[in-house]
Amino acid sequence: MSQAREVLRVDAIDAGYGQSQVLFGMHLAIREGETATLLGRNGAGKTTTVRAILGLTPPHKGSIHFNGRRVDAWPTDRIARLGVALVPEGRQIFPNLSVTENLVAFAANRRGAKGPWNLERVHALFPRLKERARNMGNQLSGGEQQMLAIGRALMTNPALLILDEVTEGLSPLIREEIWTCLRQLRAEGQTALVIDKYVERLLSLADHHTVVEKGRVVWAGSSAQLREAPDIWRFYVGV
Ligand SMILES: Nc1ncnc2c1ncn2[C@@H]1O[C@H](COP(=O)(O)OP(=O)(O)OP(=O)(O)O)[C@@H](O)[C@H]1O
Repeated sequence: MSQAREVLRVDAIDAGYGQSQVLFGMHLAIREGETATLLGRNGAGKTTTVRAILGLTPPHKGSIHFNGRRVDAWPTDRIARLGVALVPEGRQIFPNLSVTENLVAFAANRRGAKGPWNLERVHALFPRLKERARNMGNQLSGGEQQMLAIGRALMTNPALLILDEVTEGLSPLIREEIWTCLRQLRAEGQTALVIDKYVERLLSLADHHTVVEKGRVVWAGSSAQLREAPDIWRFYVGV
């Protein structure tokens, strides 16, 4: 894995909202095919980091490179076109489009990925979406909406898939389906950044973890290292 090229490098960024600074020298790097996590308590700055990566809250210091290109001064649409797909908190699917319409609305393969995502592959990953193909977005359960949001992001064939608290508010059973999906995506070589509070689950799902507290990295390491440092995750993640 250490030979793989770097997809994302966030280097010493400061960012915030108006006068309020949230990130202080935030940094992380993700290599191709890796699943990385951002961990930390509520308000630690995880979503702000994601917003900075996407150019929604541009950093005022530091740099962000995506596949070797410096992108931190780029507008969001240009960054997205490089292949960054976000599944945000709160799903945000189209309620008045059918499941299939939601999936095909953003289908794209700008990077010319081999074996690109299509309806068939998304249906194989989430069989429920096949059963629900003709249902409207607003007729889906919370878990199905979340699967649809992930499926829709995959249909853009992203170089980096970012999942921000996608299991929030889901039942344990549905959460398990999401973890299974993440495991499968990792096995297929999808590069991903996952933000979630179920650290114990993420230990077996992710390669690398970055723990954030008050906008700063307080710990970073592999799953094996994090497993050996339960105090870190108990303290910083509050579980
Ligand atoms: N749009 C905004 N305007 C002003 N302050 C904000 C905004 N969004 C977030 N903040 C503040 O920035 C800090 C970091 O928030 P952020 O959402 O990045 O944290 P987080 O780690 O993702 O936590 P959570 O799980 O609660 O979303 C918090 O103090 C929050 O109140």
